[in-house]
Amino acid sequence: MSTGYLWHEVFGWHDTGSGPLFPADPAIGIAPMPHLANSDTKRRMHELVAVSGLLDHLTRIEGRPATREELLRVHTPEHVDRIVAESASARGGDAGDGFSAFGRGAYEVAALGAGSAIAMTEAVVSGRVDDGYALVNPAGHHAVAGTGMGFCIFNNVAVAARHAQAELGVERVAIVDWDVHHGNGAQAIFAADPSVLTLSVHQANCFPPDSGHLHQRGEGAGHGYNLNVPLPPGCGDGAYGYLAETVLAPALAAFEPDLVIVASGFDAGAMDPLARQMVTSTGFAHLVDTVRDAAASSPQGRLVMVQEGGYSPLYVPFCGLATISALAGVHVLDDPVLPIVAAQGGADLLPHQREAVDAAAALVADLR
Ligand SMILES: O=C(CCC1CCCC1)NO
Ligand SMILES: [Zn+2]
Repeated sequence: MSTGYLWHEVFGWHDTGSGPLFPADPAIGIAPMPHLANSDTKRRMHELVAVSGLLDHLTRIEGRPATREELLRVHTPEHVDRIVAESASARGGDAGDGFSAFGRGAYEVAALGAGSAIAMTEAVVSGRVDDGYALVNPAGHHAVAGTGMGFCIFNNVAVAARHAQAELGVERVAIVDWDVHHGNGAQAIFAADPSVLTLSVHQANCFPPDSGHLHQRGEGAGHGYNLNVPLPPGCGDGAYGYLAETVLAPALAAFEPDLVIVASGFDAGAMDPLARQMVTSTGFAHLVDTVRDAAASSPQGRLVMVQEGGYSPLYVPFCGLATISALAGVHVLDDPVLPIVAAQGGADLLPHQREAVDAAAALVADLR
């Protein structure tokens, strides 16, 4: 078993500015503070992968910038051109929603993120490694064809999926998004396409607003190939373990993908400031075990994981370490925060959480 790993130092340099979340404003009592989505958290995750020794068990995969043509398989020329132009200015710009500031040079960083998702996908599909984790920045899962949003500039996972289909002989791709915010980007990009299953597990109505509903099933030929699992706040390892067993595993078994790409966010974590779930490092590792087993049971199943959100500088590194350890089948370090977050409760599956998961599980039967 060999697990690929991709990180580039420039991902730790992505400038999210002070951003509107939450800019200093003495008049309302906000003192200057780093942006909640600053790049340090992902750099800390990489450093823990290195310092813990896990890196010695992984196969390092080189990233590369996505070409314009590769980006245009998913995004409009207008979007790409706007990012290029704003990224070239000293002031930087915004991904598209006025909420996702970036500094000069962000185009190069974001193109490297999308190209790195491609590079990891190529390494897995070619058999150079059995599976792999691309720790990229910025995230991508909110970006749609014509704009970025929610701190996302290009949809890294969608660009990799389209590349796999166009260049690597992959036909059926499953995108499993367990970032705590709805994977609206893949849902929109692949809405009418039955060759790509898009499955998002997220806190209901967290972000984007009014997005990720159970009834959003895909359009036309793609109907039935989008599956949303909106969850109430307060879900922990019990709820996520239940949905892994009753939604993720059967949906992947029914779809039989040639490639599974996980949009891997850690903001469902128990210490994340941008949502209200309580997943621990153990819970994330269980999700990995589920999708890895599901991918292995598909005839050509392969598994690629691409970083999305996650904002706790303390806990994201340990959730990330547990995730990559589960992928590689190598344990190097216990999570020292686990006793604290586990003691705070939230692990048990509660009736209202079971109901929310069962509502989504009922829709798996339509998959074929
Ligand atoms: O982690 C994210 C970004 C969510 C934030 C974007 C604006 C407020 C919440 N998306 O997956
Ligand atoms: Zn998120």
